[in-house]
Amino acid sequence: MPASPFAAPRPVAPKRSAVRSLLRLWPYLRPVRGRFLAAALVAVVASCLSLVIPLVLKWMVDGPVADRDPDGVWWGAFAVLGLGVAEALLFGLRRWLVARPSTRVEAALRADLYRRLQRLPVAFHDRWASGQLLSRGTTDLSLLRMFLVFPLTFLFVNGVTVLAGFVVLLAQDWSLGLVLLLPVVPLVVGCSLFETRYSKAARRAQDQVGDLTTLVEESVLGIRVVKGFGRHRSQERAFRVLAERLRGTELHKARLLAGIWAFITTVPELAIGAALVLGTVQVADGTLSAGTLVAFLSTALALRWPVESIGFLLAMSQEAATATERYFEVMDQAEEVADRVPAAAAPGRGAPGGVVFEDVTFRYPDAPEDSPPVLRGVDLRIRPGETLALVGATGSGKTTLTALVPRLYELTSGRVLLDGEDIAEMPRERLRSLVAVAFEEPTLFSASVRENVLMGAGPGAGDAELRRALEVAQAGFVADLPQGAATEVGEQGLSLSGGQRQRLALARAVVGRPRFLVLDDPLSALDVHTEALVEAALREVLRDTTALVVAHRPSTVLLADRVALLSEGRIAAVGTHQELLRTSAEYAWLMSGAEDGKR
Ligand SMILES: Nc1ncnc2c1ncn2[C@@H]1O[C@H](COP(=O)(O)OP(=O)(O)OP(=O)(O)O)[C@@H](O)[C@H]1O
Repeated sequence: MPASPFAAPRPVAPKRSAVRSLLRLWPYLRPVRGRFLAAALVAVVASCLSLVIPLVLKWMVDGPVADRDPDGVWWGAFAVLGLGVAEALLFGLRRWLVARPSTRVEAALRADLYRRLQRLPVAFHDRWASGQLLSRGTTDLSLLRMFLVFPLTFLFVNGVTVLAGFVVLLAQDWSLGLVLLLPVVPLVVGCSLFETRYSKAARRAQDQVGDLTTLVEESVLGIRVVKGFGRHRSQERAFRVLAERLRGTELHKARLLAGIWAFITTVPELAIGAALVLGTVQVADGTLSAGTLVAFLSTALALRWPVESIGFLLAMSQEAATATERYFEVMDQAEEVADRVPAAAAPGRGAPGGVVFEDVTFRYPDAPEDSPPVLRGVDLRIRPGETLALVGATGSGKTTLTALVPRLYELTSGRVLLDGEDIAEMPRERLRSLVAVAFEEPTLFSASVRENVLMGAGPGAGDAELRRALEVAQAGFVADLPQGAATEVGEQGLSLSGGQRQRLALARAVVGRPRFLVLDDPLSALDVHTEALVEAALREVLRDTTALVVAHRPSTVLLADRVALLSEGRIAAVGTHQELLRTSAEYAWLMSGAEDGKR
């Protein structure tokens, strides 16, 4: 189970600059770079057109207006209108150009994240809170798309526009131009201070969204427990605490943004004011034409938006950089250990068949270094075609041992052999086609009964296999469902009882007639009569397969040919049920407890 959101581990990423973080998106941008470049060029042209308007104004003021020529004024007005329309159309074209590639990049990032999540080891999922993963796949990727649509283009476009604007300003009057250049130094310093502080706040906010998502998800999934124990108030309180914390961070971000916005707006305004006073004095002295002053000030005003927008473009870029960091924290996690190339000698030649655990030691990857291993020196053999029941006190390591067979976790040391082949040297796909599992907690997906069950079979399986599997699991209730086996079940579908879900999970495990079957207490939710019926049918299946069955009660143990007693991570005894009852006090105690406690 993932840790609670309050204890969710915060992966510590090496601190990169925003640019370096964002550069990691390049492999995704490469295929669509042409479109983004075209969009940026279109936007540069559109933005620079706005700088031509002041020059037309200058021509109008110094020409037709001074000469009192109405025709000339009309031509000027038409030119300004034409430039405005062209600018608007070009910005529209830019938006159209980036729509497809930005959604394509987002979709590719999301698909890769999902693929990676499927391939990451179970140990990773044990460690990470699901809300943190969900928020990376949703909120963070939306932030990245927004970045591709706006800041990516406009930081470049506005930069070029400001540069071009300053060339125009300096060309018109270099002394006034220099006055407007004065704020550059404080602006650069202010922006860099803002970036550092905003990046920390952005990271905090995005992590807090993840925590909040985890809490909501756990409350929804665990709604019965929440209601059953009357915990809705404490859950609400926990939610309010997290929501308030997030709100605080968002307010902090808003304050930072407001500060930089005010700074970025005020400083250039002061410079424009100073230039206006200086320019007016020059016009009065006759050293500057009125048209030049009008053009100068219109250009300066046209540059206001490209400069002012830098604040929020930087903020969005910072959020995108944080989202990229969070995205790659998951993508950088090592996938399951690669399948080893088998040793030159044919694996397992001469080795005994069935399932063999050879000196298996296992410690969970996230367990503290000095903690004792969960399994220690386990030596166990299940003969071909045999069913072995695994019995042990709670927490003795039964589920852990069963999880090692389909390689849900990698062994710390030792070997597990299936019909003589080391599972570490088997391609996982083949291993998992040989081994079928049913866990105590039966998970059904949002799909029909048929799809849920046939998930456990090969591609050619059909109705005959489905019928047989449902029969083995005594899942006759399926026929009474509204659409029979086509009825949707799982989270989005019809609610089934615990026992019904367990029987469908069992049907899924047996439908593919696996060579090896691993069942973790598969009948725990069934009533005594249904259990007896399932066991009778299951015996037929077990005859043709090698099986490891975790058992808590004698009735399940009786399905097995032999029993292994697991005690504190070690195999303490192996024998038939009767033998162990006679020779092992612990076993006798466990079985009597099971009898008393469960029946
Ligand atoms: N993902 C995990 N990370 C770290 N430790 C774990 C993890 N899962 C289980 N453990 C620890 O491993 C030990 C054995 O757990 P396991 O679930 O295998 O016991 P079990 O015998 O199946 O118990 P039960 O009969 O209650 O199902 C326990 O001490 C448990 O706390």
